Amino acid sequence: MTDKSIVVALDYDNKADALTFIDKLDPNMCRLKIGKEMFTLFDPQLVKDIHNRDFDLFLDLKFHDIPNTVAKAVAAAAELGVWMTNVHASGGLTMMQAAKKALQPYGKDAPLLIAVTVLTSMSDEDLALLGINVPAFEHVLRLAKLTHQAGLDGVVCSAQEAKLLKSSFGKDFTLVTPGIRPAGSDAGDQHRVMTPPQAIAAGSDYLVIGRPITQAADPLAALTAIHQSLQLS
Ligand SMILES: O=C(O)c1cc(=O)[nH]c(=O)n1[C@@H]1O[C@H](COP(=O)(O)O)[C@@H](O)[C@H]1O
Repeated sequence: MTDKSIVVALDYDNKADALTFIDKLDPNMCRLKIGKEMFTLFDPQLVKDIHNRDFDLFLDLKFHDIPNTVAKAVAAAAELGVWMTNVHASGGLTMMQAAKKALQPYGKDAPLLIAVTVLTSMSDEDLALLGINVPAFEHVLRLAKLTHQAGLDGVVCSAQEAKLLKSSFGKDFTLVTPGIRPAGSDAGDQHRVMTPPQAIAAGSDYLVIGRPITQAADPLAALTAIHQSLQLS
């Protein structure tokens, strides 16, 4: 685990508020993530604003489309110089292979490419409504196997599946886990949750944490408390 195993999910609808918060952070304390809301509102200029502040950025746009479209979208993310980007594993093997191939020209400067398995907001019951009649961890394992076969760097999963995936695919298969909730905090729409120390103990490489930090009365204090719970500071 490094100091930068925490990835703060910046789901702000106001750019000035987001930048005010970022300016209180040290790039050695955490990495940052922007997703569909902020990218749609503030376009690639926001990526530049964050890079100018020296943070590693996870561009979380969860691409899911035909292989040609996803390949071009992933290459566009590489052009922005982001640290990590993602696709949905349920887009299938061919789509993931096309995405991986699109990053070859970028060599060691390519972003880490990971695939979302089963969203952490989903329960076994939600999967059953989609006709997937297995426990979430089984479907996660199935999608992670496909991701591994496609040669991607790892997956987004819940920390509840981290131990199983590390033992199945080895330590170099990167596990990015949202659905992180410090003890006593509100789960909100997340279903498959774990606390930060539990997630690290289970084998998560990166903990994606949004509202428990950004919606706290003092976001910097909330981040510092999480660091302390992991004995990082
Ligand atoms: O790919 C993601 O980052 C992601 C995948 C997933 O399965 N679950 C999930 O919550 N996320 C993202 O992780 C962040 C979690 O935020 P909080 O629930 O506020 O901590 C959000 O920005 C989600 O879009």
